[in-house]
Amino acid sequence: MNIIKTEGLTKYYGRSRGIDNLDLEVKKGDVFGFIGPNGSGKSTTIRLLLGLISSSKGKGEIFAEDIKKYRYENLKDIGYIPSETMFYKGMKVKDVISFSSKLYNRSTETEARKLCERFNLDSNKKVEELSLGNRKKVSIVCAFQHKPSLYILDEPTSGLDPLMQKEFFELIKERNREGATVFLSSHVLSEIQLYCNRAGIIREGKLIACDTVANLSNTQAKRVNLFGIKDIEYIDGIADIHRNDRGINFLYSGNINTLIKSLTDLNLEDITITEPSLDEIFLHYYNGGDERQ
Ligand SMILES: Nc1ncnc2c1ncn2[C@@H]1O[C@H](COP(=O)(O)OP(=O)(O)OP(=O)(O)O)[C@@H](O)[C@H]1O
Repeated sequence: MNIIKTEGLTKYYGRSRGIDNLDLEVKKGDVFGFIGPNGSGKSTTIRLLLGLISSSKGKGEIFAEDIKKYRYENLKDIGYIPSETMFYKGMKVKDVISFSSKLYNRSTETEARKLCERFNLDSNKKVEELSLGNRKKVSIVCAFQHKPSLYILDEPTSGLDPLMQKEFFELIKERNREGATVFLSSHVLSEIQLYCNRAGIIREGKLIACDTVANLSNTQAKRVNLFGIKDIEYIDGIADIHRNDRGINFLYSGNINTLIKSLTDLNLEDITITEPSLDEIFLHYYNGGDERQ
């Protein structure tokens, strides 16, 4: 069952491209990672899904309802963390949390208290006294206190220290085990690899790959390290060449026998052939590699 679905969803800000023809499906129970470079359209997609801005073309659904038609009822069952946190000045943390709880029509006090303790957030402080990370924690409490069935999180871990990031993902895992669906945007590839079951990669407003994280990581390319030489004759399938004091390394996606033949006359000190990291694979997509859906 789809919790989020978009078909040809497009947004132009005047002449400037936001997103272009985005087809996306997020199923119930997914922890879906949405990854892409700066300006690729992640926040635009999220704002469209939440009905905060309107699309130029195409359609989208959340909980099987048109994102242009639904209003406050659906939002009550969504926890949203915006990429930038802004609060009314002069309010205390506890006032912000209780103000946001009024949107949900649910009793959230106990859960909010637990979350503040868990993230070491002093609820008596004024919001303008808080550091960036602590402001992010306020957004986390606001988005999680009503235990919604869908979380839409725009770069939720930016500004959090590593311990708090870990705690945050523990919370995501718990809520996901309880049945919630999570859609989160991130720049951090390792987060996607560790915590998401599916991911979409967006570049210049277009979805260029969307699959399980396992499938996205699965590639024929290998990282070949040749020690003791400075150069190699180019053969088909060699890409992303790096040289250092010890030798040369590159990604290879051609026929392995062809590679071995081309190495026979070289005076190598050593050779290793390893799987490329997920970072390398994603960077390949970011930089204009093959598209696959
Ligand atoms: N209000 C706006 N007016 C005009 N252009 C906009 C507006 N908001 C976004 N854009 C443009 O839309 C494109 C996508 O921006 P968006 O903020 O969605 O990207 P993003 O992937 O979230 O980026 P980042 O990782 O830097 O937050 C960019 O080219 C941006 O300049």
